[in-house]
Amino acid sequence: MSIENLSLSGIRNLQESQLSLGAGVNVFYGDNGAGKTSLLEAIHLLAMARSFKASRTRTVVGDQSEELLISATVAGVGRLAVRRTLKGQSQIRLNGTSLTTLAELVHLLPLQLIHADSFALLEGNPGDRRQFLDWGVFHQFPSFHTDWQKLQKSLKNRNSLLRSGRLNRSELDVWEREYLTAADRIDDDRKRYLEGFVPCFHTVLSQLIDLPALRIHYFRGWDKDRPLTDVLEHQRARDSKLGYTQSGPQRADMRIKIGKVNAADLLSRGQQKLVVCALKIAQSLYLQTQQALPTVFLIDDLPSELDHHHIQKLGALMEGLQTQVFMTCVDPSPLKTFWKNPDRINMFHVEHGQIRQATDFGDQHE
Ligand SMILES: Nc1ncnc2c1ncn2[C@@H]1O[C@H](COP(=O)(O)OP(=O)(O)OP(=O)(O)O)[C@@H](O)[C@H]1O
Repeated sequence: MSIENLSLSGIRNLQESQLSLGAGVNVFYGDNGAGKTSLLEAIHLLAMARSFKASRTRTVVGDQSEELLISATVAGVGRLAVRRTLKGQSQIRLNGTSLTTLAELVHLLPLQLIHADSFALLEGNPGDRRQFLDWGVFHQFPSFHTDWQKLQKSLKNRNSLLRSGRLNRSELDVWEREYLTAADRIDDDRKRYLEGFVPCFHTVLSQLIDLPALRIHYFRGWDKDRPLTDVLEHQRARDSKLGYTQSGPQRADMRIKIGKVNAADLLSRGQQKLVVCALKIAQSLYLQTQQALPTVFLIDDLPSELDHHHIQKLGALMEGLQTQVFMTCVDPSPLKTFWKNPDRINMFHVEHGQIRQATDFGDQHE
């Protein structure tokens, strides 16, 4: 599965463009502020209907435009198009038919993003790690999304009953039963996913960096020795005071540690970047082996903070994935040896919002 051609208009500073993309690696290089990250944002919008950079997707709409339009032919999928107006209205179409749920879109084009904020996976809050974990679980188990929606609904209803102060026991029981069923299913899916994913991660990690003591510890979101039903019973009075449910899969975490210490507190920035890359590559590799689904990679400014030796190792790993990659950088020369097979590289020079195909690392094609 790869994006074969891409049409863009109304994206930040980017000029209207039609790009013919390679199934291997596509490198976008250029000066600061040229528009490289905006191009990755456009692909992210196409696959996820939201930006990874802007908290409000409407800021991605260019200053001079009323709306943005991104469309692409995706091999094995069809013609995908996303339209978004300044007022926030959006439309996603596959072969001319509107998609009604985001889950439908996300299933079509699995996407992994590696950029500056990806460090949050190691040093940030549990929500970032849950999001990472659930990406894999979502693609692996078709029922996960429905269970997650049931959990959210029952949690919302339980919380608002607890907050109201008028404890209607029979109504609470209904939502708690639904919450407990969804919670156990989600926990079960996450555990089953990690059983397969973790060995794959260690294999990938060992090919990138020598960190034999690094471990992933799964915390399910409540006491490992007590069923959630007991925990809810025990915490109900306190939950009621707080106005939210303290325990459950919405509090799960996937802690990454070396011995008893958080890996983020021990590792250098470059080492953290390599661990994050290993996590994301392993997740894609695992998806490919389990579901035969390739992942599209968006990598913003990979060469920064990585030495030549590790860039080469990363290249070898990504080459093994046989996946489509979009990379940005200011100076493309460190990527010269990224791929063993140079036929798989397409270079694009981005200058003042204009994207042009280039023939080589730095030689612009006129
Ligand atoms: N809504 C918008 N309309 C027009 N231009 C915008 C809009 N939002 C941001 N810009 C401008 O678009 C330019 C491109 O930003 P982008 O983040 O894509 O650059 P970049 O090439 O990735 O740079 P860097 O190497 O510094 O990360 C910036 O100059 C930014 O000020």
